[in-house]
Amino acid sequence: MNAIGLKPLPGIRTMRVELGSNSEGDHVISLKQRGVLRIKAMEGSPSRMMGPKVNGEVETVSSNGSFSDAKLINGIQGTNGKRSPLSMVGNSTNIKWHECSVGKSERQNLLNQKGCVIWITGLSGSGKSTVACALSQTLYRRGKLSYILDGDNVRHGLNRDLSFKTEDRAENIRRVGEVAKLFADAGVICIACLISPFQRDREACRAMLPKGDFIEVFMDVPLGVCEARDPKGLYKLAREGKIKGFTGIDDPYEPPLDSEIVLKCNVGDCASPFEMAQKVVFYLEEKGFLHT
Ligand SMILES: Nc1ncnc2c1ncn2[C@@H]1O[C@H](COP(=O)(O)OS(=O)(=O)O)[C@@H](OP(=O)(O)O)[C@H]1O
Ligand SMILES: Nc1ncnc2c1ncn2[C@@H]1O[C@H](COP(=O)(O)OP(=O)(O)O)[C@@H](O)[C@H]1O
Repeated sequence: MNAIGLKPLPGIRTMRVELGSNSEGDHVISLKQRGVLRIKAMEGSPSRMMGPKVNGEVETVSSNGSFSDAKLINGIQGTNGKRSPLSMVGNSTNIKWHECSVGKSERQNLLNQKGCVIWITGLSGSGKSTVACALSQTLYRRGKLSYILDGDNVRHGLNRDLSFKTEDRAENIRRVGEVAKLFADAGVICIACLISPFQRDREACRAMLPKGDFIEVFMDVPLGVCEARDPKGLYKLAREGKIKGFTGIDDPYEPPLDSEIVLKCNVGDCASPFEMAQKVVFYLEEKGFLHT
């Protein structure tokens, strides 16, 4: 453990410092104020702390002598004594990420669970909403907080401007993916159930989350079974040509090839929604999502 003799920063007990340009996720340093600042977790790091400048700003210097950015995540930001840079993201210019000391792990500790996204994909009528609801009920009974983002429901509000054209489906899924990511960051088990017919759109959502936190559930139900159920009468309308571009009829569905969980259902051989939900719960238990 390295120690550096520095002026204490008034009113700050614990700080986390992230290295910028030459850091990766595991180069996060914790600093504690005990009269001096101590570097708690820098072993093996290519960088070392040089000391704070005014107002709690810090400089970092890498072992080869070059400076890198540093950011204090307790409301004080510093970049080698200069202001940290503004970003351009999409069409937004001059924006800056703002961190808060109450983070994902604090929220997860509060809830005694780990945030994640359970992404249920499948044809219309395959049972996505029913399983999502059974899962949410099962988790609720176990004292676990979940929230369902149902494609149909989200299209009543956030995504009411979107149609079923390929590019609108992609935008629908992207937005739900982003919202699901926020729920997971809040520590919630977010259950997103959308047809999400295209592999690339689902993969884009997977890529938004930390590895392992996106759990794809494929409702592997033949079109014939879905069409026989036809709870909303939409397949009938699609067959009559009254709905154009209906998934499975005249619009494609790309089945996932490597889902974490497959819930299979055939004619006369279908587990109950609660049995299906239980399979997901087992997965969550096994992967440690139901505790912190
Ligand atoms: N053209 C077309 N194709 C597919 N589905 C259609 C269409 N038009 C309306 N619906 C109804 O919309 C629900 C699917 O919305 P999603 O947001 O999940 O679709 S997608 O992921 O953007 O493809 C879907 O609900 P579910 O049956 O719950 O899947 C349908 O009821
Ligand atoms: N495991 C199941 N076994 C039998 N019927 C089911 C099962 N899951 C759902 N259903 C029925 O299938 C129909 C479609 O389910 P739904 O959840 O609305 O599908 P989706 O959300 O994929 O469109 C509903 O009538 C529902 O009661």
